[in-house]
Amino acid sequence: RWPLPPKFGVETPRLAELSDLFDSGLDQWGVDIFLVDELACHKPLCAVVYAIFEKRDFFNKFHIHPSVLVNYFSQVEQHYKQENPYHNAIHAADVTQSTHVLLNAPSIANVFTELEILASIFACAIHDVNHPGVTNQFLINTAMYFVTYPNLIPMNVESELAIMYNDMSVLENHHCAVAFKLLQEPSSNLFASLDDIQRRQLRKMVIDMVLATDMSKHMSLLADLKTMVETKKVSGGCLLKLDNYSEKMQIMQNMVHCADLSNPAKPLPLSTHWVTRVMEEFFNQGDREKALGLPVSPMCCRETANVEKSQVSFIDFIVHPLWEAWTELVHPDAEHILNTLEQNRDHYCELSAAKEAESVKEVDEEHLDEAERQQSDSKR
Ligand SMILES: COc1ccccc1COc1cc(C2=NN(C3CCCCCC3)C(=O)C2(C)C)ccc1OC
Ligand SMILES: [Zn+2]
Repeated sequence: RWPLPPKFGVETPRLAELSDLFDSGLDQWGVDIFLVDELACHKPLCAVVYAIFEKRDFFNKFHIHPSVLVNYFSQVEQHYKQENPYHNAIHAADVTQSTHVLLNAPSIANVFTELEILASIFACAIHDVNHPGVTNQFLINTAMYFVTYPNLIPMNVESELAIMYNDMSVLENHHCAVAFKLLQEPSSNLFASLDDIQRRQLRKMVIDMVLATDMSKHMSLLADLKTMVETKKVSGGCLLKLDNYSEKMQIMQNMVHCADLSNPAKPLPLSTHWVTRVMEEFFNQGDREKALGLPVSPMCCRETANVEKSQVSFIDFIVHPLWEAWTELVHPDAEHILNTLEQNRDHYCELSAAKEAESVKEVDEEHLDEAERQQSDSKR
């Protein structure tokens, strides 16, 4: 009934290069998602989702017309703020493609139903939609701000978000609500051909996965994953006979969370590019906190932040423990990812030590100059 949309849903003069990049890289860990962004004329999310749906034959399996997919994900892509250095559509495309690769691990083949795979890919694509480029903590801190300073016009509609969601997973609730709101457009009804049960199941799975990307849930999510890995080891290691929804959802939540925290586990040039972007976004937040007279979050201060140290602690305390557990769960399919993470960690550590040595050298030189000045003074 509808005309076919352009391939991958994007009008680009570089379609052949984009197509080749997907042929060789869509299933690869470490595809250059920034090149995808360039070749897809800055619609990386549409392009990646279209390519994955085609590769997984979702258009036929779920009777989705390509133009409905393009209508919906063009809307979603437009609702990602491209002025965000980090939380933009490239990040969404990155997490979606990363999860697509994780789902291909042989050790979890046949664990998930097609509907669960569809829900996981969809959840990644929309997981940060309309992100305002500030943390939950910032939104919570500013929620009461305009109560105390009523004459200060609310600089941003975002402060309404914490009011709306009562400080509970504010961003993550917002991402879900925006994504499902956009589904109500008649031309974007992606799941029209699913039956009622499937639509309800998909909605619940997507909400459960997106709400689990809230970093404040990280420790409990990881603890549950470790417990599951332990029991799996006990049950003779045969893969994941997941007999109930909650166990299966735990795996899906951790898989999406791993993809969301996969920047340090990607080839170094990609990893350092993401670090530059996330620092920029945190520093922008620090600038706004300073302007509002709010306490500046430690890693958001341009003057004092130590990029390499932040990265090493982020890896040591958050990213490595998570990927260690995931690697054990899907052993041996993620070994190369964990190795890349450990190599990158050592790289940032060396950078940090070199920076430390450099600053110590500068201090010594200053002391030396001072001593020489005093010496020459005392001679006169
Ligand atoms: C605490 O680490 C950092 C501090 C300042 C600059 C960089 C880092 C490390 O590098 C990254 C960090 C994140 C994130 N960190 N966090 C939170 C922030 C709040 C405090 C502690 C919990 C972690 C996030 O929610 C996301 C996932 C956006 C994402 C990509 C990163 O590198 C590519
Ligand atoms: Zn994210």
